[in-house]
Amino acid sequence: MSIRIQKTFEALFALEEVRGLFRESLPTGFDPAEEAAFRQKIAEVKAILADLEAGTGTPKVTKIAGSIDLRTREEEAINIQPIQAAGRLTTEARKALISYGDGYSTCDACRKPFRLDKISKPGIAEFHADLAKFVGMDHARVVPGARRGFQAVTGTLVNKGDTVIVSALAHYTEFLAVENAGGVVREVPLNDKNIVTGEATAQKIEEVKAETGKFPVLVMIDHFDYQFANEHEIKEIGKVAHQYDIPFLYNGAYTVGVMPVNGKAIGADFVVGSGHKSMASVAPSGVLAMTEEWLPKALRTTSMVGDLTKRKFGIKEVEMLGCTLMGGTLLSMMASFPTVKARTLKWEEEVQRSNYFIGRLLKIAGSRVLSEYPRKHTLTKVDTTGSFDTVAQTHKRRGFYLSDELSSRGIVGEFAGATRTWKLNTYGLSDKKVRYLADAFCEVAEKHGLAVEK
Ligand SMILES: Cc1ncc(COP(=O)(O)O)c(C=O)c1O
Repeated sequence: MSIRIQKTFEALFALEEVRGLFRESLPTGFDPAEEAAFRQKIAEVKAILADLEAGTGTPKVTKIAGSIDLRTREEEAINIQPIQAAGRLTTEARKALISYGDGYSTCDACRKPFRLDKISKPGIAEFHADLAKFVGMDHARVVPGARRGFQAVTGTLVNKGDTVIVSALAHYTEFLAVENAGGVVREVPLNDKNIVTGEATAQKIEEVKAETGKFPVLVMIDHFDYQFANEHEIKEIGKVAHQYDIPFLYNGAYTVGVMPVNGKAIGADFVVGSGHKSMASVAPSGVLAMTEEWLPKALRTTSMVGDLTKRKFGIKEVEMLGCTLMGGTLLSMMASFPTVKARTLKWEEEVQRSNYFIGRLLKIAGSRVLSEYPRKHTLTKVDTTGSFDTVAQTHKRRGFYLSDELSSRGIVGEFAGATRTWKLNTYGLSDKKVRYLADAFCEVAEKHGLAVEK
């Protein structure tokens, strides 16, 4: 690599580190030690740029970086957007993206047997093995989003007219995966606490058998759902599925990458996770993992032979359509993986911060939490009809006054204009930022005449 290109990359990487430090600091401000690190990084970037610009005919890095439409939302603000929180890239992933952003870059060193999960440079094969271990399963494949994991499983197990059990809070992509395979969904109803239980799942299975004469072919349930982020009885459901000898798909879109997940201990046949939702990875990315038993079926290799040419593609896996994530998406997953693995061990702290924030929000008279409480997750659905919405009723900006107030305090990501029921996520915020967030909500409440219990 020429010195110039190498320097350009160095500068871009250093800039990413600066952005990373920036993300940590705003809007609550730097601690002195952080500030020193920040200034040092800036000096490094400047030195590299000066070096580059001193060279003849060197493209200015500032110009290259400047031509990218930088999205500053998460650099400059606390972002409480409900579904982006754990998908935000690490600095390492951002650097990987710069390096591997071009097309098939993962495939530079693809050698026989010509399949993504066999590539050893960069260490994609090893990453697959690590991923399987990470979720307590035997085999893993990367997929373009959790939805493609569902699709691979339904493509394997569901025939026309077959029934699949999902929850009454299932994500739409689960419905589509079943429909795509020609099946039909049957939803397990929620109990009075908005929880899917093992017992209700067993009842639904019996109901399907009584009505159709056939047992469902798959039970697919979310550990935490996307509407309330309530925790469902995943172990009991896994047990029930096995009692009926029905394979169980554990949807970990909101768990894999943020909390420890052990698929086998849960009794899952398949574990699905979402890279862009919970693994600090570029979209679309995700993981499908399975037990040894399912390998020959779900990851069956092609037997197709060209009728004219007699061509065969032997090792390519049908449900994966051969290979899946072939560039920056995969490398971003890999680059974030060490951080992701480590952060799952700190899940309890995340939950504590979530509870701290919701506890403070509930001190604003008229506010309610619609998710189970105390929280077991950082994503929460709240109801502020009795608090912030009472102000919106007469405010000239209606519900947007709350967004205005929040954004002026460096907080973004709430559903703009919504003051009744809405969702937020505190994942990844430091103690300091969560305190700042809670103070900001209380301050806005008091400013608009709402009572706040001290
Ligand atoms: C519970 C749940 N499952 C699955 C998905 C789909 O995930 P992906 O976007 O990775 O396909 C989502 C997306 O929002 C979700 O909330």
